[in-house]
Amino acid sequence: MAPLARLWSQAAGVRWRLLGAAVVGALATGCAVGLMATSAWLIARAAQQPPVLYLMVAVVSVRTLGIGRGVLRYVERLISHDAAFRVLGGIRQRLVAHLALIAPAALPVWRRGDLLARTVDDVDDAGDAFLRGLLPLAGAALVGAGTVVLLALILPAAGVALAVALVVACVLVPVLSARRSARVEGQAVQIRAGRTRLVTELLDDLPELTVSDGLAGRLDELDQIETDSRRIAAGTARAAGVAAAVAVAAMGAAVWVAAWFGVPAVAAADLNPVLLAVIVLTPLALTDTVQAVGVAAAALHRATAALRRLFAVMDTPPVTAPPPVHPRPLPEPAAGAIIRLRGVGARWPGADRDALTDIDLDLVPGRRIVVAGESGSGKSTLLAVLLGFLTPTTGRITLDGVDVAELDPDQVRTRFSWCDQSAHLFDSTVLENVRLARPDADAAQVEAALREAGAGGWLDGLPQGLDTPVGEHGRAVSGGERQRIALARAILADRPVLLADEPAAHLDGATAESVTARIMRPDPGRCVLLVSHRPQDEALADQVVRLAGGRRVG
Ligand SMILES: Nc1ncnc2c1ncn2[C@@H]1O[C@H](COP(=O)(O)OP(=O)(O)OP(=O)(O)O)[C@@H](O)[C@H]1O
Repeated sequence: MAPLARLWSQAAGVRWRLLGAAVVGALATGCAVGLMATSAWLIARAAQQPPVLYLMVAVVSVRTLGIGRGVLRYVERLISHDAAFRVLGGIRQRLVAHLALIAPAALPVWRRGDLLARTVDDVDDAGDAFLRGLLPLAGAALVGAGTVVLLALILPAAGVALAVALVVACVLVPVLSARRSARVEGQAVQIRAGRTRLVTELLDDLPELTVSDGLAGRLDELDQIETDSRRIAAGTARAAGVAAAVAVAAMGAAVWVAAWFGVPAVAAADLNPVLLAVIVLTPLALTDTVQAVGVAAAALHRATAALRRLFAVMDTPPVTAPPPVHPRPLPEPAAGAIIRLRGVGARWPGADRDALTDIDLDLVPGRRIVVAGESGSGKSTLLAVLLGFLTPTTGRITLDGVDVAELDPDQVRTRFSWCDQSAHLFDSTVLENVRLARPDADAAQVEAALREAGAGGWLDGLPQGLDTPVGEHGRAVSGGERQRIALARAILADRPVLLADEPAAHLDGATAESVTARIMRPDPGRCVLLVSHRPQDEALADQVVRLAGGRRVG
């Protein structure tokens, strides 16, 4: 489906608002035209010095139309922005929800800055399709047609002249420049996305780029983007200038033609001289409206380019099956969760072979399992499958006897806590970073979890204690402290199954030992599955699962 048609289909809930905004916008523009026509009549009639009472209706009309123009424009802005922001909110929500579905496999395809540009700038541009595109076009069409009819009723030649001028400025020029405008606006969207991507990467990787002497190259790249951006902006401004000039020239021509036919008509007593002022001056009131049509065409081209980029993300198939429409309730056994994998196979999208094949595994309360295997043997894929980030291609996973395919994946995930080798820390305090695992936990519970994770000494040395900021991406904490925060999260979450993916990978010997020992501490109510490259961890396990090439070999 064409991007704009698809946008319209997504605006189902606000179509009446948009139509209302179009009508109110047209009335506001109509007031401007009516104001010009009435003023022209008033000035011309007043020049004939009639009794003042003859002018009173026109005087009141001028006032009413003047006030009405402002009030109606304000109402139109309110309705149209409300409708557009509702549509944009919905698109952003669907976009982020879809990103969450495709994140485990597809996110590396798009750079972070590019996704930022899509989620922020492209969505805004999509909204301009309504605010600067379709609504001004609808207003111009309605008021233009109305004004042509008005002038044609007074003097047919003036109506025809205005109709021709409107077709030239509002149809012919945009159609002739459509191809170029689409190309330029598409380039503008790409350049802006490139700039956001580069600046995000620059800010993220500044220390590495500075040390590796890569900064100058990136700055040159940014410079080139700015040059391209200026070139595009100049081209867009030129096109807008030409469109504005054509609008003024077309309306000016309509004025001259009206005068050309109107003056002889007055001389021949076929036309009231007061109405001559009306047909000559009224087209001028349409100049702004006609100029807005040029801007609207460009806005629609830009919105189309932005929508293509948005739909490219939203059309990427997720790596997980859609959740069941009517999920079964989660079983609540008193003894803890029992998860069984039978013949499970999984393949990442785009891969030419399975990352897991025919895996049988039981996660039962109290069992501590170490998953070992060489790099690329499928250990992290096994965790991704368990967490519902990748749907198995074969086999079956059950949770307390129920196939997980029949359960809500978000509910299934409430059975797991997760301790990753590079846990993400948010730019907030230690307290909030740990509390992420259980938002209703109080400070005392967070502190207890941190102490249990072995971070008590570190915490005591922090002047601000739990309220210490960890910095962006946790830059203000060391690798060991980061892992202890991750472990504290898992402890605080207190879920029946703890999944840990090489939690000791970046730690020194002593810290690695203590973090791993806490994870593998016997607990009859909890199952632990630890992915590890460290042979000594196998001694702490009840069961060692060995993977090679995605298969169990032990
Ligand atoms: N997100 C992904 N998209 C596509 N392929 C992936 C993805 N993650 C892993 N793979 C592929 O799946 C296979 C198994 O990778 P996995 O990360 O599970 O191995 P691993 O045993 O955890 O390795 P390591 O010990 O190095 O972490 C590899 O061939 C890898 O390239």
